[in-house]
Amino acid sequence: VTEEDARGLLHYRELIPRLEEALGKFSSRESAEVIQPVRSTVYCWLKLVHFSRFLGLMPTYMENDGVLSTKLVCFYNRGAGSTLPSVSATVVLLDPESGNVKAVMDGEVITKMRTAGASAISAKLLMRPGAEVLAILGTGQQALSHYNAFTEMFSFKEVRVWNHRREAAEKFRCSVGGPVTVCSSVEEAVNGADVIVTATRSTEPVLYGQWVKPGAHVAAVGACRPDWRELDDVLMKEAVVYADSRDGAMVESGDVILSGVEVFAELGDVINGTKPAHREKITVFKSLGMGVEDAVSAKLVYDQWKAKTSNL
Ligand SMILES: NC(=O)C1=CN([C@@H]2O[C@H](COP(=O)(O)OP(=O)(O)OC[C@H]3O[C@@H](n4cnc5c(N)ncnc54)[C@H](O)[C@@H]3O)[C@@H](O)[C@H]2O)C=CC1
Ligand SMILES: O=C([O-])C1=[NH+]CCC1
Repeated sequence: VTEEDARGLLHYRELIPRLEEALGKFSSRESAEVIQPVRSTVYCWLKLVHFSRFLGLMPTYMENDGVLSTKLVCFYNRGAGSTLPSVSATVVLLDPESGNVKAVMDGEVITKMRTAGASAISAKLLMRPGAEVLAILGTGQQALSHYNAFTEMFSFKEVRVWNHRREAAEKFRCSVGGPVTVCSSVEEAVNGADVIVTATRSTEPVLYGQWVKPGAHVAAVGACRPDWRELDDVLMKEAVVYADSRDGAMVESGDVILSGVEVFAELGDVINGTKPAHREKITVFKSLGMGVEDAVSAKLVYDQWKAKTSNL
């Protein structure tokens, strides 16, 4: 199933409810609902030098949904000159009865859309009512999918973007459909913002607590290794911290591990009503990405692809 197929078959209005259901099932910790270990990761060293490159393996089994899958995802921090994507991914969908491969599908569209979909769910649950200003830090693939999901789901009065290379932010502004304000600094972009998405390849903090307004919601998408940061300690300590997976965050998130904060709840706990949504406080949703999100997205793509191709 190609990238083009997946792009034509995945839509936020169908995907987001499935993701919400899957996150709730994950946090219920019932084994028939979801078996999904923390991603297994190997760094791809080069001549014994440690570069920011890794391969992640993300197996998932959802007995009640009849889904068995794994994603193979490579994150390569290639630098500004490269035309190749930072994330390349393939999802393998298997038949849970026989163990046979049912489909091998592009995982890049799935990764972009399910990540933005999970962040949109976090905003729906954790941002203050009447949120008006969205700020997006980074202008790559995730920034674009977050722009698309957030502008489709919510009605912000202003969308601001910032990139460490201003020309990339200008390019982003020209490529999207709606109005976008390009900002010269992170501080300018997040000043008074109600919702902030951090989607950079940075390994050092880019967002500082002193700039974030009380009650703002931060969807933190980057910094997916234990020694990488996007958020500073002040922000992490002031915020109520939610994660997609508590176990994942304790193993993979530099922002959580190095700041020493506790994950207050998983997003699924809020969905299940077992933990409260502290909309009145600064909230951080630390997203690492989960196999269960890929599994339900892949099933959605596959079922529609099968229906379409069997009609040919
Ligand atoms: N939470 C999740 O489920 C997922 C997280 N990610 C993470 O999201 C982040 C963004 O991924 P993509 O959009 O695919 O990458 P990308 O390469 O398309 O975009 C990265 C953006 O970060 C900017 N950037 C690079 N170095 C920077 C620095 N030192 N400081 C500030 N900005 C910098 C780039 O100019 C670019 O705008 C990555 O950290 C990736 O690991 C990616 C997929 C899923
Ligand atoms: O969940 C995912 O696919 C990824 N998380 C970080 C890089 C890729």
